[in-house]
Amino acid sequence: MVVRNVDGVGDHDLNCLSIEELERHAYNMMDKQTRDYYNEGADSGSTLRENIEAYRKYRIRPRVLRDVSKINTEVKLFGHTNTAPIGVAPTAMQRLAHSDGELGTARACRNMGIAMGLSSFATTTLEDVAAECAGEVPNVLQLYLFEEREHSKKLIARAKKAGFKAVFLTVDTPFLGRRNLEIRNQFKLPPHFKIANFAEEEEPALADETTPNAPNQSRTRQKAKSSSKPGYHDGEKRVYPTGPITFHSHAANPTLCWEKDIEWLKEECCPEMEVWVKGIATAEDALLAVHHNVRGIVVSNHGGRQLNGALATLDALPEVVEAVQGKIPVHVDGGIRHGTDVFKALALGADFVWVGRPALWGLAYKGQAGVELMLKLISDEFKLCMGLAGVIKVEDISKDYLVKVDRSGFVSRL
Ligand SMILES: Cc1cc2nc3c(=O)[nH]c(=O)nc-3n(C[C@H](O)[C@H](O)[C@H](O)COP(=O)(O)O)c2cc1C
Ligand SMILES: CC(C)CC(=O)C(=O)O
Repeated sequence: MVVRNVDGVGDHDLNCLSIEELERHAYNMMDKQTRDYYNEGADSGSTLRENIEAYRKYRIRPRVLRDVSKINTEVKLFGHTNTAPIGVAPTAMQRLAHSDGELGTARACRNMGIAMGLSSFATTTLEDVAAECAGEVPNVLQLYLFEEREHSKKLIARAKKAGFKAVFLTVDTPFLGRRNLEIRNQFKLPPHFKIANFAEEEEPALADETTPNAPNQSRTRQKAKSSSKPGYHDGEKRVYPTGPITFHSHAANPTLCWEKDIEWLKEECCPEMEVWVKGIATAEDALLAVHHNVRGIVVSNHGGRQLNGALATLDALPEVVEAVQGKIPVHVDGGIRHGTDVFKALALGADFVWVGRPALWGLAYKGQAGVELMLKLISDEFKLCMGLAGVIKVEDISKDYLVKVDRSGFVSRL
């Protein structure tokens, strides 16, 4: 049921008034394999949980008696006006959640004026997604840079042609993290879906596995072949498969490094698309990113799906911001579930945030309409938070509006 709100914030879906409720609805809409794949983190999942809990360590210091009748949540991103400093993070295989898949997410982003990141491992082609947004919102292509550069080269050329504004090179995934539910479920993309951006590259299947994370299974199924093929790294041994494009067969690339790959990528993308790195978590790497002239950083631990035990992204953010000194934009993702989380991340120095799983839950709940609902919930909460904290412009959000509360309840200014 949708009712018109009286507080001026907008319409409400009375069944779903928060991202928490959205998560609960989505839980019941997804089959077990999809739910486990989307929701789990690596190993014990402690980094996934800490990404969320990190936001609870901060409290907001509201200022009052300021005229907050006109609040502007807009920010510029890649030359576009984004209605809030929030984007939808790239997440793979969205058609598992709902038949609307990535097109539903794209339409929702377009309708809401919100940037969208498209995964290399999408179940919809980048051309179809770009056409849906028709240049109205900036689209970012997330890139797994294949060891076999021809695959990546083609993809980058297509992204340029389709009008993507930037590529986010994911740098936290030289190997895939250990996701135990995925392994136990023997996760497979059902045969009626395709990893669409690479569908034409596929060779006749020797193996039908499309699992992103089933190392034991892959080992037994994949056959060694010519060394000119991309492969996955299995300890000391490289395995070169044929068959459908999978993360294991074509994307895991433990050879990636700053000198060789970032320079190459900048040349390939230049000048049409900006090259950013996604998955930075330390000041040292942030400085290297600046040194190599990448255009921006996303502080990310892949939603706790890669290195479990890594620092929560909100806790890693301050050292990255400090190192970068405003030379390039710093974005953050991981664990953002409330408008107040967006406010806190910005107060700690982020320029922009990306949300991952909530978009998947929105898709599972109601397809495109569910993603719109998610974006509306979080954007409305953010706007309300700004107003109640006494801020009317995004650029005025600063650490003056936060305090940190430690485990014993001790409150400190930042
Ligand atoms: C199901 C799923 C698939 C993902 N696929 C990708 C991907 O293909 N490429 C990538 O760089 N990050 C991927 N991510 C990570 C997200 O881009 C983002 O970093 C993360 O979801 C943010 O955390 P959150 O889910 O807590 O918001 C994926 C995350 C999830 C949950
Ligand atoms: C195809 C996968 C490797 C996508 C991904 O990054 C993830 O599942 O976290």
